[in-house]
Amino acid sequence: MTPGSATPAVSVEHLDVDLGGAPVLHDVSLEVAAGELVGLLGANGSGKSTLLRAMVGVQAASAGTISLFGRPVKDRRVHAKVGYVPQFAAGGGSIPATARETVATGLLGPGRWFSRLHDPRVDSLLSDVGLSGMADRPITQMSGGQRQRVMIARALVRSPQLLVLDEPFSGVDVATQDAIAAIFRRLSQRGTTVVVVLHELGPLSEDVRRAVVLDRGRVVHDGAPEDRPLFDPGHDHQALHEECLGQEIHP
Ligand SMILES: Nc1ncnc2c1ncn2[C@@H]1O[C@H](COP(=O)(O)OP(=O)(O)OP(=O)(O)O)[C@@H](O)[C@H]1O
Repeated sequence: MTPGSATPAVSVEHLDVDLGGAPVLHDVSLEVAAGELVGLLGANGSGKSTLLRAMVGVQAASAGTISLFGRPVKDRRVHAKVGYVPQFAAGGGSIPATARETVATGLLGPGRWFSRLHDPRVDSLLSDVGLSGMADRPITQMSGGQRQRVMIARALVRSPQLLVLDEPFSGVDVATQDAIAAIFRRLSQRGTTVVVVLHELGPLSEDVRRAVVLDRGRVVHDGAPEDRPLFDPGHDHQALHEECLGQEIHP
């Protein structure tokens, strides 16, 4: 960074992550400016979720550094600025919390949770994600897509400066995808930084102007989405087809 330039929202430098004794991310460097909307793409297993988990501090790095808003990710002071929706957000597992209760936990202050239950932001966000009629339904009685929407509302309720989302549209119907994409768009236009793992740009295709593509734990593209490799350049598609179909492919 040049002196006097704005502090980036996310700064990942030479990040390595090993899992189960094997390298999963290797020498990943990435800077996201405050207010940017970045799509993170790549084949299954390329390391996208691992990178997001490291970015929000739930996955330890084996080497390298991660800073959010100029502070190390381990610094608890940055956590209040971050909203994170993990992949396949299960929304409380078997705990029979209602949608309203789950979203209100995003406003945690110790001991102040109950009083936040009727915070107007909770109802407003449940309405934004199309669940206003389900506020008092236990999330154990919701579909996967409905739970995903609850967890998106939970991540948004504290108005984070950085929103980190792992496949937020997974399991969500198309109409609701558009509604949620509109929320992300609005937040981005107001200066919220958004880093989102996507398989397809889908409802965000007009909004994502920077795509970072991972391939086997390395960044292989960082730029305009239309210039990204169409498929994993090192992937052996013929071998995969042969394995799946038990036959050779002849072009
Ligand atoms: N706990 C773990 N122990 C060992 N290896 C793991 C562990 N978690 C993930 N991996 C491996 O790390 C690699 C990257 O996984 P990751 O979930 O980050 O990929 P991804 O790009 O998010 O994939 P997908 O698109 O399928 O969600 C994969 O090869 C996966 O098998």
